[in-house]
Amino acid sequence: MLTIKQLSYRYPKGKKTLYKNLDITFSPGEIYGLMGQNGEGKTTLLKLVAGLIEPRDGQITWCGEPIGGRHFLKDLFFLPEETDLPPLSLQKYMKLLAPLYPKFSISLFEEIAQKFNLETNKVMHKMSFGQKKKSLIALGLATQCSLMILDEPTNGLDVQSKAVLRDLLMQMQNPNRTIIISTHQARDLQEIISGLTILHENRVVFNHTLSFMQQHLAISTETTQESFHQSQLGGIQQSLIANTSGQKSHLDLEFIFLAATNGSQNIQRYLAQQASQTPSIGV
Ligand SMILES: Nc1ncnc2c1ncn2[C@@H]1O[C@H](COP(=O)(O)OP(=O)(O)OP(=O)(O)O)[C@@H](O)[C@H]1O
Repeated sequence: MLTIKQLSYRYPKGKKTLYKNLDITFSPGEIYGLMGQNGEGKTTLLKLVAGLIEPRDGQITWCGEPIGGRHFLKDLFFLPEETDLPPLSLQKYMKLLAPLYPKFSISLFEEIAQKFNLETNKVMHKMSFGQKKKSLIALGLATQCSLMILDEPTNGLDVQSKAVLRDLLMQMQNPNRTIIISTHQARDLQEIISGLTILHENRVVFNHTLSFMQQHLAISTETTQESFHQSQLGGIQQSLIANTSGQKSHLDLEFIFLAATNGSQNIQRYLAQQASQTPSIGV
């Protein structure tokens, strides 16, 4: 369990505090999609969780212990949005990294590299952007860490590679592992995300499991006054409404993101109310 309590952060020369008393919990077994508009602080939050920068106030704990110790670092994989890679072949780099991670699987690394069509003897700093990203994903997933943090992993990947990544992440999901993925392309990850966390105006405005959302929200093509959000989706006017059918609905995460950040508090109030009535299924 990853727990963030009363977190506040301001960059040393930054003008504003990014979060004010932010409280959030990420549970094991889930794949969380972290969404927020540009500059909302997703990358900063992920860096804080990875221990790369220190909070101004608040605590971040992993399995009840403050983050940062050796034990934590051996069980954390962080995929940054952009990175400089060394002038080493992927194979050589893997051999340097593997001993740092007790659960590293060389066979899993080779399997992933093959699925991504990576040439493991290629020097990493000469790779294309997408090849670099896939190399880091292959290394990261092969660590088999319990906490995996991926900042915009689909950015720069071709269509086939996105499908491979979805498949791999689904395979990596297990009851002991927490995966947090920041993304602007929720539709790339729609099928695998099991929890949605939305940052907006320095706060977490949304943190619910997919199953909870499917139970309590639905998309309707009928015009209604009772909707949380309305907009054109695929050329058709659609409304996000309360799900009263008793059946789990099919949802579009980007549509929910728009509803949660459109300035209206309605959807947040409604879901908070539903969660308080059925605490076992809300995050
Ligand atoms: N090193 C830094 N020094 C000062 N301010 C910074 C620094 N890095 C980021 N910021 C500021 O912090 C805020 C949050 O940035 P961050 O990169 O975390 O946002 P983001 O949600 O990941 O954005 P995007 O979706 O555009 O990637 C922005 O206003 C940004 O300008």
